[in-house]
Amino acid sequence: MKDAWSSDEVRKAEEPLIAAGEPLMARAAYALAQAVLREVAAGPAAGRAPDRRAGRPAAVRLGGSLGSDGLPGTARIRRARTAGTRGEVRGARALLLVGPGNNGGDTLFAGAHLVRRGMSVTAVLASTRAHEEGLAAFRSAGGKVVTLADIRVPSVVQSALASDVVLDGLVGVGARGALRPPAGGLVRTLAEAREKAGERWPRTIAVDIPSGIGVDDGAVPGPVLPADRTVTFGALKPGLILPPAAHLAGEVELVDVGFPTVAGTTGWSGAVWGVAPGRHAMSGTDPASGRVRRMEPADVAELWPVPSPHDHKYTRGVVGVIAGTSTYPGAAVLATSGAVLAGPGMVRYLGPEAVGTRVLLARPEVVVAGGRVQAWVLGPGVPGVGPEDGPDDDGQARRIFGALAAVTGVLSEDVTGGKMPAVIDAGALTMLEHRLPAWAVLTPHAGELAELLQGLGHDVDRAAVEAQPLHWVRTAHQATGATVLLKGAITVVAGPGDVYAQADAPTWTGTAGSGDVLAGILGTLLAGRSADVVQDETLAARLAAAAVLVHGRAAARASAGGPLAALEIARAVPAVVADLLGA
Ligand SMILES: NC(=O)C1=CN([C@@H]2O[C@H](COP(=O)(O)OP(=O)(O)OC[C@H]3O[C@@H](n4cnc5c(N)ncnc54)[C@H](OP(=O)(O)O)[C@@H]3O)[C@@H](O)[C@H]2O)[C@@H](O)CC1
Ligand SMILES: [K+]
Repeated sequence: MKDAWSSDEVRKAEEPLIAAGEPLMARAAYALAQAVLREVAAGPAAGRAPDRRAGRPAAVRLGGSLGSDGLPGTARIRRARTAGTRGEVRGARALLLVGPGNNGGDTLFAGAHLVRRGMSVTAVLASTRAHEEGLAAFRSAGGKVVTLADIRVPSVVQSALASDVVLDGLVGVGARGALRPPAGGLVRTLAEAREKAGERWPRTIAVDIPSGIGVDDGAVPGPVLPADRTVTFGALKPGLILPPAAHLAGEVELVDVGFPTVAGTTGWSGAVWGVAPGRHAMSGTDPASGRVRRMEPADVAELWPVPSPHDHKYTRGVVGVIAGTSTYPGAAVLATSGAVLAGPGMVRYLGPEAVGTRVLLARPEVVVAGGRVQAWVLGPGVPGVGPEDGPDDDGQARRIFGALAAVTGVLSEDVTGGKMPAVIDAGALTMLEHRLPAWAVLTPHAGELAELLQGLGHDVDRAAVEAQPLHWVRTAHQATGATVLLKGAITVVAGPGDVYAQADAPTWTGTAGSGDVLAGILGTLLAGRSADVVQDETLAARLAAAAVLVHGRAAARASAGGPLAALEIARAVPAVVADLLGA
């Protein structure tokens, strides 16, 4: 599990360390300087964001734990020095954008290291204040200092274009809201210049976070200079893994500066969770902490319902799928395929006969008949219900209303049973009449979430959801009671427990039918863990994040760097699950 700590949590973690005299800033600055040296040594030929070129999401990687000498990631850095000196560091130029706080302090101390390694380094102070010791260290190392007030923004653009690397040290976790002037204007102009310059723009490294992103919510309230790499200290921050801000961070490198990671060692209530290798990560957080998590393969392997020798098809979980109409039969094939290939005991399909026949042609394992199920998949390929009569739905809405009654516990004469988990997708999202339990998982994309929220009285459109996904996913969870999974290049899941932000899929995954397959995979997970899901109301979100990870990895396998068709995602699921379980 990768955990991103809110700015409050970071503060609480650093306070006792600073009080104990731990040299956090020295560690941060040293690691930052090493990252810059590696970047410069690799040279421009290293290219930009290779992960994104291949359609893959940018990586978050760990920068290594403290070495025996107390410096971060020393062994790895030594390797990089001896192995990766394709370019020349001596004489290379760095431009530092320096704000008034400790983020600027990190940047100035790192600048001093760079000067001592023979680089020509200029610091632009964007504020009338600057970190005093950092500034003194930078000056005494021989760095050049200018103030924004003196040289003005166009000169900064020229300096940037003449540099090999730009460090964005304007603000870090102490910032609130959009960047204010003059830093805001500077960053806006630099971001425009970067856009225009394309490959001529120097490598940009963000210090702790790209300045101007919402540290805790991943929003982008104003101008931000997109980074090729973010070197972040102590812990990931939510804005580095949440959309849309995460797309501005480039590759994220986490540097261990010595944060405690074992329960009880920091004196704040609740446990502390680690992210650095060798410091074990545990599960579960206090939802009020603002922490956001990213599930990894080992976490999914722990959750996956693997059959025991005593299991049979009914104990392993039966998924009931109500999807597709004669106009949209494909969704039924895709959702049932996703469900079957994720490994349930059985999949039942309910729908018009003609669609059932097509489902059977694609997946003869499916039982096209009613009966007991342990989880529902409701709505893929079914039109929504609105004030006017919609297109003919072949009775699917009626079937979905019946299943929803079982999920919400509002039972009718012909629907009986206990608590029932469900995936509620597409058209079924328009059929919600009652407050839902957490084991109902809504799976909208941004447009569908906006419509759902409008129906609940919120003034929001698709663009607003895309601008603040975390906020709106949380709002939808609170308003409906359900666990909410917002599909996107980075998928956000919120329920009664932790929030998850998953970036597992190549960009090719946004294709028709891909969401139907996801609904099927999640249906199988909910059916396989049906009894647990209705006991532990935080489990649905974890299973939803797990389904997103498996779906994303299956898409990556199906894509192999190129386009993909949704059914191929389903076909890749068994091999992905085998890999996860065997790892
Ligand atoms: N965690 C760790 O392990 C370590 C953390 N460390 C580092 O400390 C950083 C946090 O430092 P920090 O607390 O000094 O705050 P920081 O982010 O520099 O900015 C505060 C200044 O910005 C200003 N400002 C605020 N909002 C603004 C806006 N919208 N637009 C413009 N300006 C705005 C605000 O001004 P004011 O509101 O006071 O006028 C204030 O002066 C952290 O990110 C990391 O880099 C390392 O050194 C050690 C290891
Ligand atoms: K920054």
